[in-house]
Parts: sequence; C-alpha cells; structure tokens
Amino acid sequence: MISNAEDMMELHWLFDMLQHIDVGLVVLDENYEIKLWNSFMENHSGVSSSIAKERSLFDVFPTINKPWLERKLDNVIALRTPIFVSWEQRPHLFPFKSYRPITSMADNMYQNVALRPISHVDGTVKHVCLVVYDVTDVAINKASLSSANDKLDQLSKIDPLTQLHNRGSLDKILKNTFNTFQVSQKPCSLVMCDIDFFKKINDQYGHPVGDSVLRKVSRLIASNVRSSDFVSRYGGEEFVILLPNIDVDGASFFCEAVRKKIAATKIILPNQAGEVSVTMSFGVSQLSPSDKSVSEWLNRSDAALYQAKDNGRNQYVAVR
Ligand SMILES: Nc1nc2c(ncn2[C@@H]2O[C@H](COP(=O)(O)OP(=O)(O)OP(=O)(O)O)[C@@H](O)[C@H]2O)c(=O)[nH]1
Repeated sequence: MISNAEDMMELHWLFDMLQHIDVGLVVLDENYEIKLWNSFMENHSGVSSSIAKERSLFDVFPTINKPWLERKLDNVIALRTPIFVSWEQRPHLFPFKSYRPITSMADNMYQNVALRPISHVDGTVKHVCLVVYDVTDVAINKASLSSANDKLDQLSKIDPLTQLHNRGSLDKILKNTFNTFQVSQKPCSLVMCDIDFFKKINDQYGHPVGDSVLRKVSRLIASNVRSSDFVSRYGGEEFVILLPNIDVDGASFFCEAVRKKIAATKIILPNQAGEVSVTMSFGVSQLSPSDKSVSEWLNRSDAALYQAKDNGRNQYVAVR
C-alpha cells in the first residue's frame, strides 16, 4: 500500500514537472488529435489545454505544413523510431512569437522538435510525442556570428581607401579567369592604369588631398564598367581592371572612353582648397592561349602601361 501511495506521489510529481517544464510537450494520436498539451504550449500558443485537447493539431494550427508533418508522424508510428527536426531545416514548427528580451532580434521562436513514438502498455505504437525546444538564442547567435563573418570576409577583400577590390581578391579572380580560359577560350582583357604625376598632387596639396583624388578616380572608373567587370586597386595610384568577354580592341575603346572622362573631370578638393584635374595612362592586353601563367598576361599589360608613360602619358597602349 505504502509503495502504491509513493508511486502515485512520484507520478503526480513527474506529471507536475512535465506540465511546467520549459519545453513544449504534445501527444498526438494516429488521427493527429491532441491528447496532451502542456503549459509551455498553452503559454506560447494562447490555446488552453482544454480547448486544444481532442482537436486535430492541423485545426488548431492551420499554417502547419500538413502533408509534410503527416508524413513524418506516420513514419514515426510505422517505423517506431524518433525523428528530429532542426531549426536549420525548418525555423519553427509552431508559429510562436519570440518573447525573450535578449533575443528580441527574432520575431518568431526558433524550434528544434523531436517526434518520438510512445508505446502503449500492450507494446503497440499509436501515439507520438512532440518535444518542442526553444532554440531562439542559439539561432540568433549563429545568425549574428555568420553575419559578422560575412562582414569580415567582405572587408578582407576590399581596399579601405577606395572601396575597390584589393590585390588579394584580384589575384584570386585572375587565377580563376586563367583556369576558365583554358577551357572556354573566350576573350578577356586586362587593363593596368596609373594616375600621371600623382606624386605632384601629394607634394602640392598633401597626402589627405591625394587620398581624396584616389577615391574620386576610383569612383569614376567603377562607374564606367559593366557589372561583370572587376576593378581593383593594385597598389598606390595603380589600378587593374579585368574585362571578361572583351577583346583587346573592345578594351582599348573602353580605356579611351575612361581616359577622356577622367581628364575632363574637375576634382573638387576638400576644405575649399580649389579643384584639380588628373590624367591617367593605360596598358591593355588580351589573355592569350600561349600565356603559361597569369603573370605573363599581367606583365604584358604592365609593359604596355610603361610604354604609355614613356610616350608622354594621358593615353593607352594596347598589345596586340
Ligand atoms: N595620397 C596617397 N598617395 C599615395 C598612396 N599610395 C601611393 N601614393 C603616392 O603615389 C605617388 C606615386 O609616385 P610615382 O610612383 O613617382 O608616380 P607618379 O608621380 O604618379 O608619376 P608617373 O606614374 O610616372 O606619372 C607617391 O608619392 C606615393 O607616395 C595613397 O594611398 N595615398
């Protein structure tokens, strides 16, 4: 008798704890009717246990993907094995609001859900228990970590002064372009360009003014390319522009257009220091099947740029 009373007490305690545990507990029968609905489910859904019980889960939550969940529940019963649905596959099963102040960045509660078969005393399985875990904190932390990583990744590819791609990302894209060219053989041109007598700007107006000229020239170049082109700061006042699907004649046309625009632009200096104009010299060459490496191609455009400087600057030289 004592043992029976103790058992009853234990059962009562267990039931009380399950009712108030900070995890959602739902028991469904084979027809998806709710047989148990603990206080976590009541608090987050606003649906009391007395209202939820004996109703189909899909009537209480019409937005749940019925065919998908039915398939899962049927499998749990037929195979007698649990199934786990992670928030990464499906952010939530139950459309609950997120209520934690620390996770206010999320409107909805992210959930991991375990679907477990429940055996009857005779060994048959006709019920499934859904265990719903609130994993909003984990999801939000992961999302902010991945957004911070994306930002860092982005920063590592960008030149901070000009906001153009930096040398590292240029090296990567040139390598990829070179490898793709071995198969596609589609024309691709590379322009190296450099501001003429830039040292004079620094000497005359100071380094900060030189910086603002670099920024302006970068914006001018970037606003004159197609979205598939790649503009990078190679170093100092030197830039490299990659023009996919453009042969050396098309690239020459592009250089001439940009050259004219830059030469015609008056750059307003900061702090009412007046205005300056700059010119640029350009060297251009096309990737050739005989190139054994990216450097051979780069060196050709570089040599053309120095030729343009030697010829008097403010011009392009193309290697054909
Ligand atoms: N303001 C500023 N100047 C830079 C930066 N990087 C390089 N420079 C300057 O760019 C100038 C480049 O000078 P040079 O290589 O002699 O070239 P240049 O005066 O443009 O002459 P040419 O190229 O022969 O026409 C140097 O004075 C560098 O200090 C930068 O980030 N900001």
